Amino acid sequence: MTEDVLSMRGVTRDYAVGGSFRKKRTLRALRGIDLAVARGRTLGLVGESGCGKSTLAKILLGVENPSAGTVLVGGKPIETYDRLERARLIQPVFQDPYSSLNPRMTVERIIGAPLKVRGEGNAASQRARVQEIAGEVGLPHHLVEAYPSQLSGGQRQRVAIARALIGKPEILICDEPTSALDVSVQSQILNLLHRLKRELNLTMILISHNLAVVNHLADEVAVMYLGQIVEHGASEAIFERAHHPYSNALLKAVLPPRAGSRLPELGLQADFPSPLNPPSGCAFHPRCPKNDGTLCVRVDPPAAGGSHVYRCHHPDHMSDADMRVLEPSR
Ligand SMILES: Nc1ncnc2c1ncn2[C@@H]1O[C@H](COP(=O)(O)OP(=O)(O)OP(=O)(O)O)[C@@H](O)[C@H]1O
Repeated sequence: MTEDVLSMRGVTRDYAVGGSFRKKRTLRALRGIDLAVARGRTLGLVGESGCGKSTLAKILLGVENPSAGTVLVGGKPIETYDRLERARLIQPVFQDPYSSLNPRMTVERIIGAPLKVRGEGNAASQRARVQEIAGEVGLPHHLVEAYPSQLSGGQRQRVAIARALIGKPEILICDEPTSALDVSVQSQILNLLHRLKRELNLTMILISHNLAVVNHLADEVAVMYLGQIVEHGASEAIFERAHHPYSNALLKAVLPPRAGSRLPELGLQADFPSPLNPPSGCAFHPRCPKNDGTLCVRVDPPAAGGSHVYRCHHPDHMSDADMRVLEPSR
């Protein structure tokens, strides 16, 4: 049986927004997220800006707490770990290696900081471990003496990855890890993550607007829309036969070469709705080409399917066998 390193059940996150106390409104950024990631797997998390990807990452990193629901890491509720242990278990790699590294510290100090904070080993063993991990991420030896300003974007991202990995985390959260880099360097960093994931049996959450990046790295894909996971399945299943019309709109959109972290125009009928005023029924219905005007408007589709989960009353690309399973429940 595969072990779930991460499991989320009914995770909801509300923010109180607006002016004075009496005028405050609730913005539901995450709406009942159910998700499990097995050891060694990479989960790609995709969706438009504002769908809740960063909020989910912040909950895992302990920057935010869920308003409801449970998060288990290694089978234990996340809040039972103390701050240091939690930081060791779950490490981030951010989009912009220019702002995520302290410009006044050498590469050696940056990479070794997590060991120092936890008091692991002595100065000599920490230095040796820094050299070892720097080698693993492909940083030339002499660069450990350098400062971030003396490095290229790709080298800085390697430093950020080395810092994240030095404490042997259980989960690596990569938030747009290549979108701030030159196109020529992006594939080097992707290949590095691919190799590390294989060699270290890393469990990764990869947040990206770029489906080519997700396709390159992820074993499975979760598609988010307005705080909900509307489809989750193996990468092949999503890329070849996505069931949710929103996933298919994402897949059809062609990403311009220098899109950075922006998602391209999806060619849908309406704009992304406000989470302060979410649509009734299926949250995607105002933009959906399959909106039937009745069921879709009234009923939020429950999660259906087995290993390939989707929330849609009129799923795309269903095989005859899928439809036979579906019919009795309709
Ligand atoms: N601290 C906060 N207070 C109020 N609303 C917030 C807060 N943080 C996030 N939100 C809202 O929650 C929703 C989800 O935001 P989130 O940043 O998670 O989306 P995202 O998918 O990561 O977007 P992006 O790709 O642009 O980073 C948005 O509507 C956002 O405005």
